[in-house]
Amino acid sequence: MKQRFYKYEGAGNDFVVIDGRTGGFIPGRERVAFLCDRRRGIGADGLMILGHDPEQQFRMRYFNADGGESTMCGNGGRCIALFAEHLGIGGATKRFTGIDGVHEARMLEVEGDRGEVALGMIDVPEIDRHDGYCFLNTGSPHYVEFVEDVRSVDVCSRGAAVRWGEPFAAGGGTNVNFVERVGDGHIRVRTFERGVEDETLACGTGATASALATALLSGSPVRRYRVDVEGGTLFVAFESADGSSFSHVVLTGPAKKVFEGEIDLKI
Ligand SMILES: N[C@H](CCC[C@H](N)C(=O)O)C(=O)O
Repeated sequence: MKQRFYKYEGAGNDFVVIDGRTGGFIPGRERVAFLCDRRRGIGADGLMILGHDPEQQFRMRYFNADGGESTMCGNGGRCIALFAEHLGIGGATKRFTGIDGVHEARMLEVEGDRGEVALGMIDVPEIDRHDGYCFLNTGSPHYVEFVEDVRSVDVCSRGAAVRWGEPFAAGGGTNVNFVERVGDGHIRVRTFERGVEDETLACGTGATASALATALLSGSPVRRYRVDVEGGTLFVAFESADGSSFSHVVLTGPAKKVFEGEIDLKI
């Protein structure tokens, strides 16, 4: 069975994207893992399906590279909004349903295969502070640890140890972010992603979590963060009256269509 697919990336976080409106694509775990396999398949950190939605312009389903359906993907949300633009769905502002609720995406700039997209994220009413780290949910669960120099962190081994260790393993695991403060409103982040089981070049919900945790711990009045990640730069803006609960959270950054093609789905 031939399946048409599209490849998008947002700050280096990359995705196979399927137009699921015909309903013909069944996202079995083995099939999704094959499509995301960087040697035997197309290769990606995750896979997204754009589908019909009864109320919004479309629906987003997100699957990690291990084949499992997962929680919200911030870079994926920005990429699927550009995909919707390329399909002629909606206008400069798009509204879609994700697993964590309705999202609004503003197409700040679209030039051919590239775009700059601002994605509304869920509110974050609280951040759990622990000894040595913060834990919060920005649509996906995130552990955030502050370090002197992110470049010196062994992200893969330390990330895996946190992701599979207690207390997180019992609860389905977590994504793991190491954050270096560059300046007021400027951080550098490296992320080990659950379900990719590796460091990714960017993690949108992770960049968001890292900015909000920095705002909480620093007490800074800054409400827009520049987040430098391995794959580029993202921006996180938010409102907060008390510096500990957050609303109007917006993740902004680049999205790009890399290629499209057809693949023979034997499984
Ligand atoms: N791996 C994450 C989902 C994707 C998050 C990331 N790609 C993003 O941009 O937010 C999880 O299973 O919690």
